[in-house]
Formats: sequence, C-alpha cells, structure tokens
Amino acid sequence: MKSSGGSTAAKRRAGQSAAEAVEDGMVVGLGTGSTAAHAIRAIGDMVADGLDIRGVPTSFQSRQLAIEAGIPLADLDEVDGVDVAIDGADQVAGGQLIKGGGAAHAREKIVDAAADELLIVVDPGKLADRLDHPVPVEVLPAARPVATEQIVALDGESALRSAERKDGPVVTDNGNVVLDCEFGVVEDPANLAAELSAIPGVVEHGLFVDLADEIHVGREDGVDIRTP
Ligand SMILES: O=C[C@H](O)[C@H](O)[C@H](O)COP(=O)(O)O
Repeated sequence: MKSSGGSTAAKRRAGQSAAEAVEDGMVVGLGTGSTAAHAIRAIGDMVADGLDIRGVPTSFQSRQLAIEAGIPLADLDEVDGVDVAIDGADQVAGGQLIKGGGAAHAREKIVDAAADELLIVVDPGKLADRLDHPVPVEVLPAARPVATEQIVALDGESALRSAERKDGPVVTDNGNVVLDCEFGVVEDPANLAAELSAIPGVVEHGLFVDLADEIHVGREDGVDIRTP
C-alpha cells in the first residue's frame, strides 16, 4: 500500500473513530488508502463480533483488505443504498477534498456519492486552508494528448503518473492512466471540477466538492471531528 506520511497512530485513530458510526444492518462504502484501511480493519472486528454489515469496496486494494478482514461484500447494484462511506483524502480544505493519490478516485467518487453520509478520515498533515495539491485526473489512454492540451488551456500543468515498479504509467483499476495536474491554489473547486469533467476522455478527477459530511482528524492522542 502506498504511504502518504502521517503517523500510523493518527491514521488509526481517525479510521477507528469513523468506524464507530457503523451500525448493525448497514451497508458501508469502503474507501481506499492507508487511513481508510484502519476503518476497514475496525469494521472487520465488528463483523467478527456478529454484526451484520456489508461493504462496498472502492478499489482492488479495499476489496482485498475487506476480504482479509472478513467483511461480506456487495456491488452497488446488489444493495438498496449505502448508509455510510468512510474514505481518506490527500488534502482537505473546509469540506472540499482532493483525492486520488492511490488512483482510486473514480470508483471512490461513485461509492462516496451514493452514500447517505461520507466520513473522511485523515491525519492533521492533510489539512489546508485552501486546496493546492495536484489534482489527479483519470483519462482514457487514447485521450491523453487532448486532455493534456485542455488542461494547459485551464492554466494547469499535467504529468503522466509513472508506475514505481513497472516501466510506463500507472494503470488504474479501470484500465486508464492518471494525469497529476498542478493548478496552484484552487480558488473555485466547483468551477474547476466542472471544467475538468467537461474534457473529452476524462473518466473522473480527484476534486470532491461538497460531498463530505464529517472529517475525522486523527492525532496521536485523540480525534477531532469536524463538520464542514
Ligand atoms: O486514490 C486513493 C484515495 O483517494 C485515498 O483515499 C487517498 O489517496 C488518501 O490515502 P491515504 O490515507 O493513504 O493518505
């Protein structure tokens, strides 16, 4: 699993805090990343204690973790709805998020948007006054040249995300590539989100606008729960 910095203790506190919102009978969206992994393990413990919980994974990684944790799984078309989703983030400013450091943001957005409640779990290093982290944009491989040009037209600079232990690009769970796009400070996340979504061949971008209901910020010795 990729590591994003931040202490394990802080991430565990955040994940466990959000998992406390999960109740018997719920369908839970299982986010991706090193922080959401702690929530998945905590939910696995609840299943082991006899609670009837089903998980909807957001990636190959979260699916594997959930299987290891013993959480019964379902796809979105097998459930009536998602009661709560628990997911990580790469940067949080107020309630706005940038996600996709693990290239999972497309499926994450589908599941997170389907949930009645989205709980975001982070360590304090993810908090910012304004969003200025590169925005991951998943594109169809054939769309890369066009998307790159159109991102430049939006005053952005994009870099194809390279794999670390494979020659060539990162290939997402959906068979696409990721452009990491630098826009400086994102003054208007909703507007940039709409502009990115309008680029032909863009599958999904990592701006999550007005989706989060709670931010669980883990510290070494406790958790702050913020409501945007
Ligand atoms: O694609 C990955 C996801 O959006 C993750 O939730 C995000 O990158 C945060 O991951 P972590 O908790 O490992 O920093």
